[in-house]
Amino acid sequence: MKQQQPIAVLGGGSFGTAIANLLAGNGHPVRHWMRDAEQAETMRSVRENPRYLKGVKIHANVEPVTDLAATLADCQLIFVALPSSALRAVLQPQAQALVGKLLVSTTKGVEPGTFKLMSQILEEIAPQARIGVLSGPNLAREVADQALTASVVASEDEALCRQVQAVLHGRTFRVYASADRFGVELGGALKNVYAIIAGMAAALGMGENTKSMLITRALAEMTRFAVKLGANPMTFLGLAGVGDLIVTCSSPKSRNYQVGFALGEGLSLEDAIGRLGEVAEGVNTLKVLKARSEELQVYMPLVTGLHAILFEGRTLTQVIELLMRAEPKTDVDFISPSGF
Ligand SMILES: NC(=O)C1=CN([C@@H]2O[C@H](COP(=O)(O)OP(=O)(O)OC[C@H]3O[C@@H](n4cnc5c(N)ncnc54)[C@H](OP(=O)(O)O)[C@@H]3O)[C@@H](O)[C@H]2O)C=CC1
Ligand SMILES: O=C(CO)COP(=O)(O)O
Repeated sequence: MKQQQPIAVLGGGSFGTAIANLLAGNGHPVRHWMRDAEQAETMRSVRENPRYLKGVKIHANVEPVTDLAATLADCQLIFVALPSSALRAVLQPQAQALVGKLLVSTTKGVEPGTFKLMSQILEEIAPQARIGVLSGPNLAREVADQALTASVVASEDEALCRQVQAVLHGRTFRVYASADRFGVELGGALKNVYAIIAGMAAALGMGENTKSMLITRALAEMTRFAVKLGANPMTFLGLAGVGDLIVTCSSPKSRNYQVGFALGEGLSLEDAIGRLGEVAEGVNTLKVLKARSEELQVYMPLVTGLHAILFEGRTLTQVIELLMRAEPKTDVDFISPSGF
């Protein structure tokens, strides 16, 4: 019998582990690459990722590995679950090995300086690869615990979408397809910023009206920004837009929410990140988003307010006061050309 080709997952964190387990549970051999040999050894012997996903059993089909070149050589389909700060540095030296591969980014971040999304970096590094993204309301812990979940694979390459659906879609994990890679990926990156704000609001004991206002105005703001960049606003009504915004802004399992909660409790940004010990992409995204929204002259009061608290020494009380005094503009942009 012909041996099945393995699928690669890059990144030994919580999401990489969750995706590797899903693929393995669907019957695929998985090479799960991580940089830390000690971690790989622990995962091989204990069948658990105690640092990032304690208590979740690693499927027998998952092989934790540390040789990146061999992993890329052996696999045609490659899921990238690295933090945005590491993706380029890890994959640029491997550019030759990526020719003709199917690369699917699950990373939700933006590159400082270039404002590139991760799949755009992959495209730049490997112009002869086929590129897609996976995004949606997908808290790693819940995916790993087999909570019923839906996600979106997005690519201009329909055959890639079908292939990703075929390997990932399963009993507990639904995979929808979209041709709007840019919109799907942008939604996943932007919502992290608003999850920080939602975490702060929760720590301050704010009510349900406030939480709803925050999520809805966040959606208005991120859609306005996306449209300025040429994205289709309708994509933001899907799983990777409003879906991911809802889960990340309502769940204490979100790391971005946790950072916001810690800030709301009075911790400094440094201490909030230190206490988390995992990636919270929203902090870096906030910096680049604030600069880009100013360049593009897009009105983003929540982004401006959070930036003022985190990086300009404003207090939460001052910013809330300013936000509540600002002129209320239209409820939903894009309904008519006048916006009203
Ligand atoms: N967790 C979630 O619920 C979801 C996360 N995502 C996205 O997935 C991406 C990864 O997040 P997640 O898995 O949660 O992160 P974690 O914080 O759980 O883990 C980060 C992982 O990245 C590794 N890493 C960091 N720097 C490097 C590097 N330079 N080279 C190689 N590996 C490196 C870490 O390795 P080490 O331990 O050796 O430092 C660790 O394995 C993020 O963009 C996130 O937004 C998307 C959907 C859901
Ligand atoms: O993207 C996520 C859920 O869809 C995970 O969010 P956090 O990175 O905030 O944990």
